Amino acid sequence: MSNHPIYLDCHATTPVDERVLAAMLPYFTEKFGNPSSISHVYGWEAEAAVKQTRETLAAAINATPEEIVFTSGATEANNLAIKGVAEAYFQKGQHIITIATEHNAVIDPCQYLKTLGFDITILPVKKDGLIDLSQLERAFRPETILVSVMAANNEIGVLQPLAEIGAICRDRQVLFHTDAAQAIGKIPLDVQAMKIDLMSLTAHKAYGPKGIGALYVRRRNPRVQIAPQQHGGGHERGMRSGTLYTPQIVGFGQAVEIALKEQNTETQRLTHLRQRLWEALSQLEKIHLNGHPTQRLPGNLNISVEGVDGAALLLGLQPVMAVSSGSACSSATTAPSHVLTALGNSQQLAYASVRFGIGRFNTEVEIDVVAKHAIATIQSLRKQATLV
Ligand SMILES: Cc1ncc(COP(=O)(O)O)c(C=O)c1O
Ligand code: FES
Repeated sequence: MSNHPIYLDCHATTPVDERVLAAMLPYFTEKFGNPSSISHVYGWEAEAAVKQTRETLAAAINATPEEIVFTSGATEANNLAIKGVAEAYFQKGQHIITIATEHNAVIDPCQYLKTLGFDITILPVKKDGLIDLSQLERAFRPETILVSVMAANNEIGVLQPLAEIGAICRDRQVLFHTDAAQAIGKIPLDVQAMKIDLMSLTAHKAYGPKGIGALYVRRRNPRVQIAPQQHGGGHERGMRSGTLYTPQIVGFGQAVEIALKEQNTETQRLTHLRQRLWEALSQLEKIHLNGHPTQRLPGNLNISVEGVDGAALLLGLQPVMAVSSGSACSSATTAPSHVLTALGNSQQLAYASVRFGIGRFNTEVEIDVVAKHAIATIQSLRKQATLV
């Protein structure tokens, strides 16, 4: 790893914590049973491990274990929540509200529903990336069945006011779904206090393995109905068929347990590193911070740089740091980030942006190396631009 650039792309994914890996390993080999097998100890062992993670996740968000449905990640959880609610409630209404800065795993299922005749309202956000609550209030219609607003943005880290949104939705008896892929383990989440009815989770942004996630589905006050999107053996109380992936589930539970235990200290440490990086970079002129300055994930810094070409900037940074511009899925596309343009950035500023995702294993020394190299790269690109 030593010749690899410094990893600062923790919104794309994170390494599996060694403690998580250690917990997972026995479930590949000696404890390999199918958690659905009820007639022998192999099955019981696996089932006990799955139960343990269900309890950990439920406790983490103040839910009950029966309200946790395991999925392959947050993409599947979002699809199950949005399409599942649309199908179950379409006779009640066919209108869904979401916001412009959502991940494609929310926007695309909504766009798909549009082709089936659903009406989708995509609310703009304010310049700081936050939802405008009065605009949300005005968007409701008698036929609105679902509001989907993410907990933490994957590009600019902005934290939406979940409790306020939840209260507005509950007043109108409209279901509230939140994509908490980037939030679990990093900020406090409470489905009761925040009046959340459905919540998508994933393990791999919080030092757990890839390919495992969950959907919280409220069972009481109100009891939420979702139509399954994958049919088969009737696992997960019929909501998501398919043999449970025990090792990944064990890793998910362990990752969330560690994250919760270390949340306070990690928040302080990452906020400090983020501030250190921003203080260094903002000594340069014409550098803009994207997203709300404080209402954001502790490890997130997203900047736009005037007077440089976006591709040249990333190329210049690459040897020293692994960062990205926009989300990992769209890093292969040439379009500017829909999140950054939703904040009112020009195309140039949306292109010439860098997302720093600082995580558990980054050090102050690394941040200083990164700041120094980023400053030198920007200065050199600006100098070249004035020469041509
Ligand atoms: C906000 C958000 N939602 C959903 C996803 C997709 O999660 P998964 O990779 O678990 O499918 C991501 C990951 O990139 C994300 O950042
Ligand atoms: S799934 Fe989020 S960036 Fe790819």
